[in-house]
Amino acid sequence: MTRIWNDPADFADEMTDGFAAANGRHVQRVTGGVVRATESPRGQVAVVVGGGSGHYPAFGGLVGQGLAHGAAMGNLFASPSAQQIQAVAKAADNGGGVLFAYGNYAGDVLNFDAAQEHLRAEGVPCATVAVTDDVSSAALEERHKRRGIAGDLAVFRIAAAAAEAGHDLDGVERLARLANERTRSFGVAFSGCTLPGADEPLFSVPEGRMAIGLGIHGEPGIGETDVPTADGLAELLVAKLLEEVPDGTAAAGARVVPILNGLGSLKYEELFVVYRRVAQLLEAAGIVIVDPHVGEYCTSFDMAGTSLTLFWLDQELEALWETPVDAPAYRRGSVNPAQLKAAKGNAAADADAVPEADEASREAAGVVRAALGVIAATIDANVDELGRIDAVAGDGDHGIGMQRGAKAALTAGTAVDAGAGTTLARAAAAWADKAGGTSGALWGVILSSVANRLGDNGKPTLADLTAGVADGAKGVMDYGKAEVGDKTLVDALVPFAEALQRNADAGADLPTAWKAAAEDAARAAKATADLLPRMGRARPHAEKSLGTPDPGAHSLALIATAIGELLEGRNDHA
Ligand SMILES: Nc1ncnc2c1ncn2[C@@H]1O[C@H](COP(=O)(O)OP(=O)(O)O)[C@@H](O)[C@H]1O
Ligand SMILES: O=C(COP(=O)(O)O)[C@@H](O)CO
Repeated sequence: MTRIWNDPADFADEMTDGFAAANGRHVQRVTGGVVRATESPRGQVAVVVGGGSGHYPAFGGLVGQGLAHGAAMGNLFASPSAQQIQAVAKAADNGGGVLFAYGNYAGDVLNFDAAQEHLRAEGVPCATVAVTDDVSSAALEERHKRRGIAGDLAVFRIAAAAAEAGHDLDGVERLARLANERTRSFGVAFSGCTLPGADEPLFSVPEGRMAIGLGIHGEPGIGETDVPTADGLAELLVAKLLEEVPDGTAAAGARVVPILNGLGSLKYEELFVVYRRVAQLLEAAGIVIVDPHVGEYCTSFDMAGTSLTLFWLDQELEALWETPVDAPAYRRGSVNPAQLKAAKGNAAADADAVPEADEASREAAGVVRAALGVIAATIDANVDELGRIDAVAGDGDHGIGMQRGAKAALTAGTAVDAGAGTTLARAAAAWADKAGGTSGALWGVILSSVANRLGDNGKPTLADLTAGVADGAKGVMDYGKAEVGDKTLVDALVPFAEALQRNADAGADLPTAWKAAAEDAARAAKATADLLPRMGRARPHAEKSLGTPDPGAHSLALIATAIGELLEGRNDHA
């Protein structure tokens, strides 16, 4: 288990600070993560990788000459926010555009896409390749839904080598996509991982048993079997991957990079024993092994597990693979050392000026702040329960993610002296930035939609709130693409928005309309227990989640209920 930390909420930031301090020759700390400490040629495409923390050396350890130009580093097991990604991309940009590469997780997709849109609007050309190497996370016909695990390394390396070779953004994207098409991984685990501050691992495997088809967040596997011998494990991994040789490739005669990845606490010695048999099996299949990798490339804290990746080379990919790399946690060959950049970082932008607001709106800002206080207190009181239900089929971080977001929103809302709209807009931006992950991005959308309707003039009306919540529901669905019935927070948000509208139309006052809508949201959230998840982290473990409500729907209902109590004058959290 993880034993050393200060405040668990600060773990990822403090880890990033320490990592940068220890690797000043390779990386420079910037807002949102790290970038190369060395100069890159003007016009070179910048490869920006990223994801949640807890996977070292992914992602910061893979920044350096020959590999990524920058890494956006989110909280533990939670995607970096769009703000973090934008900040890192701007610091990494060499004027040749930005290629984003990351594992295909819901939160990452939402946040990287949002960052990409903003950057494009600012005139920075961007492209994205989401890595989908894990064969256990979706069927071949749905490859685009698979998640990225240790195969990240193959895609990141090819993208970076293509950038270093002078390819333009289209060329780098094409090659990164090709590398992804030709990379497959499969993993197993013997025990789960424990997040800093947590009492228990995210999942456990009974003594003598092994979970099959693991991700990199301690998500439950897709099956379980008795722990095999090292040779038996090698046979399982190789057999699974040889079932899916990429199109147009015959196993016999193919040139392949095998990556046997340790997930955190499997010993190198154990990995070597397994690799001995992996190599025999690949050779027996007629495969030519090129540059085998055995070690830790993408971990999951202290999870005792391993994955095997096969990267099926072609001539073009092999030439790129052979180029040198010098990153903190990954070195191949010898690079020509580039000049160190002047240490400049990317200081946070000055806060925007606060727009004018009239007295009525300033007074309403007091209610907004009280609501933010109630939200933070409600999440604090339920943080463990939210984590517990998220761990049933997800990664167990919903409580801590919501807690980070709610706390940051309260701090930002309290720090600004403004009208109701600006107060809530600042809180929304802080929530999305500090929480990261899927729910952070979506709560940023909900709160900023309401903020837009509140404005900074006049006392907000029930009609403003109703319209804001409806905009929020539409925004979440446009952004996250989930619909009612997919077992997400949309299942509570849409009934809530509809009921609020209905109650307002029927002439109810705000506290009455809100309270009744919150009751509908709570019923709808509870009913998600009967649904199978079709979006997000829980999707590959759909059956496991039956009987447990969706964590995002549950937290939304808790918040709606608590605000209802505040509006009725019954909630003293504020
Ligand atoms: N595409 C989506 N649209 C709306 N809500 C989603 C979507 N994907 C996931 N969610 C919600 O996000 C919740 C998980 O939030 P969070 O813990 O932040 O996720 P993660 O750790 O996967 O980033 C889920 O319970 C679900 O309600
Ligand atoms: O941990 C990760 C974030 O995934 P979410 O979708 O936010 O849960 C991912 O970046 C892999 O690191």
